[in-house]
Amino acid sequence: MSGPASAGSGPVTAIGPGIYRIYKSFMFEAAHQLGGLPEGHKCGRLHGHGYTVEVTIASRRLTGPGFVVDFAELDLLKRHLDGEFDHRFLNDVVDVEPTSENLARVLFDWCAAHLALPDGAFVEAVRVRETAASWAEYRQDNP
Ligand SMILES: Nc1nc2c(c(=O)[nH]1)N=C([C@H](O)[C@H](O)COP(=O)(O)OP(=O)(O)OP(=O)(O)O)CN2
Ligand SMILES: [Zn+2]
Repeated sequence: MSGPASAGSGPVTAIGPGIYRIYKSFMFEAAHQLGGLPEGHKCGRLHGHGYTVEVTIASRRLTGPGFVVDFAELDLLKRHLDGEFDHRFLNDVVDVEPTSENLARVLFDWCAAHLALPDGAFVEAVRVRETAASWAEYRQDNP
């Protein structure tokens, strides 16, 4: 199980041989500047993106009315993104180079530490999109 607290109230309403997944996406706007690139690379210049963050929560069981977890539980991530990432210079927000890959890992770890999930549910992946055509994902199998 991931997270500091369990939202595991209510009866288990389904357990199958397969796995259930839910997805929720969030958006924020931010600037960044990437180091470690060849001289003249466009991403070494200050620029911005309209980021999309997609979270995947997985579980072998459903609880309550038939939820992996209530989508509303994931709004904690929206508040975190609004408060800490939106309209910020990402180089000042994270301790790593703010590539999509690194942002996916940072946000995965945040979700695993902060989202309250029912027993058996876990953060499986976080995907960060800089554009509709380019994205990165950090994924971890059932811990
Ligand atoms: N593996 C990664 N490659 C790149 C990343 C990254 O996070 N991971 N990031 C960048 C830059 O942030 C850049 O702004 C985005 O790159 P790119 O998609 O190539 O740029 P455009 O949106 O302008 O797309 P075009 O196809 O060139 O129009 C670079 N690489
Ligand atoms: Zn960029």
